[in-house]
Amino acid sequence: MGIYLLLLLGATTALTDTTICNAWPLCGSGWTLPTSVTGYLVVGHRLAAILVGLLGTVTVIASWHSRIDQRVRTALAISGILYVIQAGIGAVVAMNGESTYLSSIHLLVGMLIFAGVIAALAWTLEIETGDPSDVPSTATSSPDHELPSETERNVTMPTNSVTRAKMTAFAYIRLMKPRLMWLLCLVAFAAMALAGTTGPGVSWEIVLATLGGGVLSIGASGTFNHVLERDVDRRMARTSDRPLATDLVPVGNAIAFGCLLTVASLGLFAWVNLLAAAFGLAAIVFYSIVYTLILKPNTVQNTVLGGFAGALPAFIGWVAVTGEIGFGGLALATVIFLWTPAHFYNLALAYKDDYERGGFPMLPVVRGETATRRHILWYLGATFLATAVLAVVDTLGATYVLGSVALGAVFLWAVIRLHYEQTESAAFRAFHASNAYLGTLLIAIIIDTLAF
Ligand code: HEM
Ligand SMILES: CC(C)=CCC/C(C)=C/CC/C(C)=C/COP(=O)(O)OP(=O)(O)O
Repeated sequence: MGIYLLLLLGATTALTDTTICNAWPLCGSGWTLPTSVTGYLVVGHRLAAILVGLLGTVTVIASWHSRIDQRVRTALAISGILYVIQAGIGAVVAMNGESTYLSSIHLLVGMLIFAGVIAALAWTLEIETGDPSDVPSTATSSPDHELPSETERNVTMPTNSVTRAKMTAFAYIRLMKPRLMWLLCLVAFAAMALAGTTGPGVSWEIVLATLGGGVLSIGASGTFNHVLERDVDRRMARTSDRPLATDLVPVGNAIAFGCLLTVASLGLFAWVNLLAAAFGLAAIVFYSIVYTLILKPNTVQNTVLGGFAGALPAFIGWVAVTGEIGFGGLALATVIFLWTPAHFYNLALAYKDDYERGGFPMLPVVRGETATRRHILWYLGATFLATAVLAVVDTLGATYVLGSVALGAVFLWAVIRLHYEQTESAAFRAFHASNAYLGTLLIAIIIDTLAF
């Protein structure tokens, strides 16, 4: 976490304004306190570099005196050597002022140091908690699993017409997968906020139309997902009470509802601009058809590739404001893409048996739980790196750094606990931590770009 903090502090300040505190160890003549928030971030970076350097030295020395695995020792030693080089580059940048070239090298070397430490952590955790007998099952479907008969699964409709109308309305709302909406809308909103700083700003009409289009398009693709998976949903405990699995909503009505939502969402996006509508259509087609029909039932990489669907709201938000793709939109989309496996593999662990019953080749089913926990940690590390690259965007500062590090620590802690506990509740905790981390990061982006 110390190195993650350094990466974020360095990227938010070094690449933007190194003239702000151009002396050592403090500012001005060398002993003057900073006069701005950015100045404090620069000085905080130097202080953190010293503390993390000391901690790192202790860690490297301890690793050489313990009976730890050779790979772990080597990874830590490489990170340690790079850290010394990194301190030299940092000192040159601090003394000589801004150099985009040196600052970029500084960020790159910082990312390599971080990768080395994450590798050491992942290997240590696997040695300590991995189960060599965790051999995945070979069957990816249970064709002989008894499906409930039509009479068994039918929901009894209440006779009272108001209660019946309420039940039907809730069923249609459920088809829209409302639980996914807040975070996906935050992604689009954060992308719009970032994009607003690059051009003429954002109007509230554009924001509302884009978020409205987003809610409706998630609803549309969620509805199509329910339609296409209604049979398999009946086999899984988690999904067997869904409105189409229980025949509460007729298939034809659900298809019509999905089409209506699609037209309404594309209409709103098209009002914003045609590129936003094109990305909106791509998101609906990708989630409903490419992910649900092709990737999810056929490949273990379904989650990784499915991340493209989640990344599209970042593009939609960005193009809604600028009309073209830009660095901020791409960087945010990369964060979401890499975060997605670290988010979903926790649920895949918790619902492993259910997914196996449904016949889905999810990672824990195909490669085992030990491999899945390893992938969660690797993707978490990759997400942290992507957020450091995003941090070079001018407007991101103190809120982004503090929010990412605080909730990043919670997420990492939950993932480490998951390695040791290996229970369903540990998997849910890590899943919720993933949402809290991304949600905080996105709110921090919005605060930093709109309030400062
Ligand atoms: C391959 C990609 C993804 C898969 C397979 C996946 C899977 C899931 C599943 C199965 C659930 C539980 C849903 C339920 O029970 O209704 C869930 C919940 C959720 N997902 Fe994902 N997800 C993915 C990507 C994303 C993305 C990109 C976001 C947002 C950026 C997201 C945000 C959420 C949220 C907010 C919840 C609800 C959490 C709660 O209710 O506490 N997911 N996800
Ligand atoms: C703008 C727009 C349309 C964006 C779409 C992006 C989107 C809805 C991302 C969520 C990704 C996803 C596959 C979630 C549910 O998984 P699942 O369907 O496998 O879950 P399930 O097992 O509960 O059906």
